[in-house]
Amino acid sequence: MPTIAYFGPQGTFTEQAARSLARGEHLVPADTIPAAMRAVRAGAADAACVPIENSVEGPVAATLDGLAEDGPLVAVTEALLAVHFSVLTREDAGEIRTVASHPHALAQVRHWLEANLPGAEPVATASTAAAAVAVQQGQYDAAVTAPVAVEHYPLRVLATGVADVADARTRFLLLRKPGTLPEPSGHDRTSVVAAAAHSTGSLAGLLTELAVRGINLLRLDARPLKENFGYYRFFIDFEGHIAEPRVGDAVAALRRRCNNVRFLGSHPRADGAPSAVEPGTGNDDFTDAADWVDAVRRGERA
Ligand SMILES: O=C(O)C(=O)C[C@]1(C(=O)O)C=C[C@@H](O)C=C1
Repeated sequence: MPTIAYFGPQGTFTEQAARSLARGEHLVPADTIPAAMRAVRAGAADAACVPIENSVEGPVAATLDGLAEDGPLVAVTEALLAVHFSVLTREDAGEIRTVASHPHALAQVRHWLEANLPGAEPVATASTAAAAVAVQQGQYDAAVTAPVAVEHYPLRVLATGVADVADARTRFLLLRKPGTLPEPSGHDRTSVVAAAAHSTGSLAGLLTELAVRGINLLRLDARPLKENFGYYRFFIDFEGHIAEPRVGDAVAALRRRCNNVRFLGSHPRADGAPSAVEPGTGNDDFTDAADWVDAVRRGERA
């Protein structure tokens, strides 16, 4: 049976996202984001579900690094989840001195913790559900978890609906080895990563290739190259699908400027927002212009 490896253990937000994206696949938890990606690269799973960005805390570094390093993986779909947390303790919990969770989760409830558990020390764990496991085992006093965690771990619910930012969301990707791409939907996201040259205007040059084709930028993140201090790779998301002439033309231009560009996927956006198209930059405009050049080359038009 086809399987999806998700960033677990059971009861993470990522499991919720994987459930919403699964089409009958068997879901298998992985302890870390790199482990979920490794499972796909090694052929132990058909797809991996991982978080990519949160509206409060920003990009998920482990996912970005995993997409740029090792064998290529391509996003085929995405999910957007509203993120509000539950705070769980043991039935016999006394004073709460430690509160454990994923660093992204702790960052999203900082004010709530200051107001409601002021003396408690925040402790980072591998995921929100890993924090619930650690509380169950007596390592920490409370865990900040996804609401579903309490269904997996018999803990007492101290609070629900906890979120410093009411409308916080996390976006998740379903990753596969490169293969058939999803069909264009009219509301797609295309993602690439490129290590722009350390020279004047190189990043501006990449972004200009999108701008001159009227392609709207959706996200720009930088991650250090690690081996070289001060050098970065850039994750660039933009509207449209690589199957579209306008987007294919832009991706080819990025490749011309930067031969280490890696394609990370073209797939429908979870928010369903249609791509904006500036006058003169529609797919028909690109096709008409290319047809005209062909005709000029054949000597049929001028
Ligand atoms: O630990 C989890 O439950 C996750 O799915 C990870 C994660 C994240 O990486 O941002 C997902 C959503 C929340 O923002 C907090 C943690």
